[in-house]
Amino acid sequence: MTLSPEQHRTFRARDMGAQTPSGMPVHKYAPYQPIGLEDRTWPGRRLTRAPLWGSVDLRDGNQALLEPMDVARKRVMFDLLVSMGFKEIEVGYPASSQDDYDFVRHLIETDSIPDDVIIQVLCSMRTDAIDRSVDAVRGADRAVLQYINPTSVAQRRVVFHAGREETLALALKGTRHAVRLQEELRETELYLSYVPESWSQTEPDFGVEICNAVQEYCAPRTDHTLRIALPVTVECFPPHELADRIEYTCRHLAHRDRTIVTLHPHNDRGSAVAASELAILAGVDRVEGCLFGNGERTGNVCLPTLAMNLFSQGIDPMLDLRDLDRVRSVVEECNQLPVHARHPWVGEFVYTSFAGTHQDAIAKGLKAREQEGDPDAVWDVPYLAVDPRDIGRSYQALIRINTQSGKGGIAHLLLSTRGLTLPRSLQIDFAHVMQEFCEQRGGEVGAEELWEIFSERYVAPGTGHDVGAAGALGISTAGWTPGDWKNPVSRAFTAQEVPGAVQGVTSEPLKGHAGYAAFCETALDGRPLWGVGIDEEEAEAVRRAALAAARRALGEKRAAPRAARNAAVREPVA
Ligand SMILES: CC(=O)SCCNC(=O)CCNC(=O)[C@H](O)C(C)(C)COP(=O)(O)OP(=O)(O)OC[C@H]1O[C@@H](n2cnc3c(N)ncnc32)[C@H](O)[C@@H]1OP(=O)(O)O
Ligand SMILES: CC(C)C(=O)C(=O)O
Repeated sequence: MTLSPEQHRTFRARDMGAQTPSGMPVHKYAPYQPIGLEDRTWPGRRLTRAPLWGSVDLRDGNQALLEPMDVARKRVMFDLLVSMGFKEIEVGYPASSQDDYDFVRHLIETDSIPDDVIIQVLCSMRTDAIDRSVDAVRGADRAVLQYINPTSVAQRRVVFHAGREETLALALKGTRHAVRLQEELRETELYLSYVPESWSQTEPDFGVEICNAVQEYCAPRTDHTLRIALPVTVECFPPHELADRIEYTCRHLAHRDRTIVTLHPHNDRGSAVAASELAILAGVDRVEGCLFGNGERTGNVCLPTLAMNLFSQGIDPMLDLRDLDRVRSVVEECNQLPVHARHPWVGEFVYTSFAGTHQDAIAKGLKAREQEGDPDAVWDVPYLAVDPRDIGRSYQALIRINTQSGKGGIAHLLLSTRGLTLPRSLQIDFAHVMQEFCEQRGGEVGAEELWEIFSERYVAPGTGHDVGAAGALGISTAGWTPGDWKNPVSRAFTAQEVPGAVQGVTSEPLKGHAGYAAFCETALDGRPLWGVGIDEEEAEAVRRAALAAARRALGEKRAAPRAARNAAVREPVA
């Protein structure tokens, strides 16, 4: 079915049952009901500091793996999280498996939890599960018990066959049990964190009611800061709706001032990062997530992405991200899952450009920055949201060459890998060569291959061509003075009857390498021909450039009649 633009404007797919233009069964889905918070204040706020971070890699991330981590892999992940600066780490679900229980015991018994790190465990709202979990953390200095019961309309209906009242009663029963254990536990400071699981699909007023019932019970019984975690167990509305619901909930929490409110966002709609940022504006203090977004289904929110977003705005991310590639490789090893090449901030390609105009702008941006000479100046390089060096990348991989590339990128690569500053018309000449090469061969040309092609064409062209028995064309540098090379080189060309006229010779020190590069431009039948010479001595580099240019000119001249003959042979007979 095709709709006119006018019909499209007024079209309501849901009225049409299964007969939609796309064929998609939209009638099976209902839009979310907005909470409609008219006096919202979060849009006027700005992010100014990092929230508290809670890693759930060893629990939510782990429970989503094909093969959950054993104690050894968990330990590697734990050490990584500590080294990055996480201060709150959920280390497992001790009631779920012996491995999870053993890992918590391992950390405690080997005294492996730094003083400034709090471990957290998760359990369901069952007294046996709470017992086992508290047993697991016995002996740690401090621990958070995150205990949960689902509150969504669907789970109340199909899993628990319970109304609001019974659901609230279950939460209170578990809370009473947890508080009793908290009071009894002498050697460990136990913080309780209540979670209305599937909060994102719970009526907002019931979410508030159940959290407040739990808090009213806990508040008089402890001096500790209270904790509530609000999970977007399934992301089913856009970020601004989440922000409204967070602001509404925070406004109505009975003990907001002494409560750490955590957001635990999943990424079903692909907007967990945006949702978390708006939720922070709307009032959450702490965000739980995983490294590179591992976790159930489409994953938990990616904490390094949130942290890098802050960093790129000049806000301390409160996580050490200076070697993000190392973090990525440890995570890939532990999770046995690859991180996508385009994953924000850390993917293999996120600081790499193949496209000519981008490469050109990046190269110019880096050059301008270098010329300005202030490494601490505010970062403003086109197409690069941060300085790749800040997360441990070099500038070398910024530019890679294929059919989409242009002269600026190619020149940058030769400059950054070989120290060569190509004259503009040589850049143009070589870009044509590379374009043709990439179109014929396909794929990417790496820095090494680029150099080989460049070198074969300009530095040592046609070494098979005999350019004078005296070798080296008889071009001698004796008596030359810098800046006065063009004429002697021209004379040598004429003397040796090398075709073409010398247009110019320049030379420059190599950048970041010892020695000089010289560029000799000749013109043959109106076409520019280049030779490049490289040597520790400037004069010798010039001599080589002239020699290379002469070889190219001779080679071209000799190839021309052959090419003409070949073309004539191919000419169709009339
Ligand atoms: C959104 C989240 O990520 S929540 C965390 C989810 N994580 C996991 O499930 C991994 C760990 N889980 C496990 O190892 C196991 O599921 C266990 C050990 C916890 C429980 O296993 P089992 O007793 O075999 O039950 P099962 O896995 O089928 O769980 C469903 C049962 O738990 C009940 N249940 C589910 N969630 C909760 C909860 N938060 N509190 C109390 N009961 C719950 C269900 O109603 C169902 O009860 P039923 O047996 O009366 O039908
Ligand atoms: C139990 C909570 C924290 C959770 O993992 C979720 O709801 O996704």
